[in-house]
Amino acid sequence: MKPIKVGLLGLGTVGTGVVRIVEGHQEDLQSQVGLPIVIEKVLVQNKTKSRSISIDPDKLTEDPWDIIRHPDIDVVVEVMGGIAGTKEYIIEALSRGKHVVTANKDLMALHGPEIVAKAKENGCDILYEASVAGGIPILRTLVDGFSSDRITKIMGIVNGTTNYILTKMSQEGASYSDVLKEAQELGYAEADPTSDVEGLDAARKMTILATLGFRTNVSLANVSAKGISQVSKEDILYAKRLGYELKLLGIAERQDDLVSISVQPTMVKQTHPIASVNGVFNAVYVYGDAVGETMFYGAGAGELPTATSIVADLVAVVKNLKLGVSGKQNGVADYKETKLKSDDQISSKYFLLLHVADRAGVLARITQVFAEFEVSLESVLQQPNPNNPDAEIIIITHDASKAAIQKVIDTFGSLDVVYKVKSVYRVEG
Ligand SMILES: NC(=O)C1=CN([C@@H]2O[C@H](COP(=O)(O)OP(=O)(O)OC[C@H]3O[C@@H](n4cnc5c(N)ncnc54)[C@H](OP(=O)(O)O)[C@@H]3O)[C@@H](O)[C@H]2O)C=CC1
Ligand SMILES: N[C@@H](CC=O)C(=O)O
Repeated sequence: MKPIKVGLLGLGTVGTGVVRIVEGHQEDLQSQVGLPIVIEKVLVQNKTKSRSISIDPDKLTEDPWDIIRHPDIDVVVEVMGGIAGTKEYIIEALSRGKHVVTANKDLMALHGPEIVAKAKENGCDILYEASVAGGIPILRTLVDGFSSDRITKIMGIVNGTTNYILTKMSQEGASYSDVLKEAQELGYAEADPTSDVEGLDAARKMTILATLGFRTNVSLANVSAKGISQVSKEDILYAKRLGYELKLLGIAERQDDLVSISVQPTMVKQTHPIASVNGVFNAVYVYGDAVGETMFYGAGAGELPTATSIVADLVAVVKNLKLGVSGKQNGVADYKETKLKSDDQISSKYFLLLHVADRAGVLARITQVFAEFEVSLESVLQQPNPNNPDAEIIIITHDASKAAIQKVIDTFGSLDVVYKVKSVYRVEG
């Protein structure tokens, strides 16, 4: 029985988990595919670095071409991250008839269609389940589980690092920078954590989810992204007092042919199940015309959860090989271009926190601005500002268009009684 030979690009958080699962679950894996799965060679930056697992030093290499050009390697698993080098290695591996499994959302969000086309051209599989929501098998679910339905909305917490930070800030009053450091030490954050905290990692994942879910070619530029670096403890406290939690949500919506995709810190009603998704956990809601609402929950980052998805992809590659159906799947490279909704067509409830003058008639002038742009209000709360002689007004609107809310904010800029638009958040639930 000839084993399946795997070349592993990267032995960091995820790569280490892949080795542990392939070795630890070898018997179960063999019982599913009927062949041993062997890690033949492993690419690292530094062979002399101390590792948390023991690995045969002869298997380590610092030269990617030892793997890409290796005549016996059947599958390349890319878990090193980055774009320039990895794209070249993956394209070359596919050109040489090797199947590829990757966790690299940066690469798949930017170059997915080109890479998938290359895989098809060469009759190879390219699978990337681990690139979105770590251990949750959401990509396979969208492609296979919902193949009979028309998905209208995908909403989720898809970044573990930021959910870990917001949870600790909300539950323990911890400081943003301390918790970010913890998330890095736990292996959740990206090599450059700016992409986590500024919403780019989540935007890349939403690009992939919307592409597969809506069966249309979404590009990263189609996703508007805002992260959590400007979220203050005060905002989190206000959210709680009003019965909400602040979460970094990715939201992709489709109406007829038009889509909108965004990532932003969002006030979620505490009664909505997504409000209680805490720590490194992710959750993805999928709404279908026929199925209605569904929810998928699990660890969104970390060594073993992410490696579970990688090894599941490896098993799929081997099953396809045995059935002789590698690289036969349609998708991504065949999808049509996306048509985006305009800001007039994107609608939701909003939360606004304003610092205003504390005198007669101010509330009337402010509510008049909302009326001018036909934004109706759900609740208004005015109170003295504890730190200043001015007052705070907290407003929650009914559904309003993104364009109308922007006009309201712009108008406040020229209103002498509004000192500052302190915070604006989308509201869900
Ligand atoms: N961490 C997580 O929870 C998740 C990560 N991902 C994705 O998985 C990928 C890997 O992430 P993660 O394991 O956290 O990353 P790490 O930084 O922990 O590991 C990267 C590994 O790749 C090696 N490497 C990096 N650059 C090079 C290079 N130029 N040449 C040779 N080897 C290189 C490093 O070598 P050395 O060990 O010698 O430094 C290291 O072993 C990324 O694309 C990430 O976005 C996806 C889902 C979850
Ligand atoms: N940095 C990412 C890792 C998984 O994709 C996250 O925190 O979610």
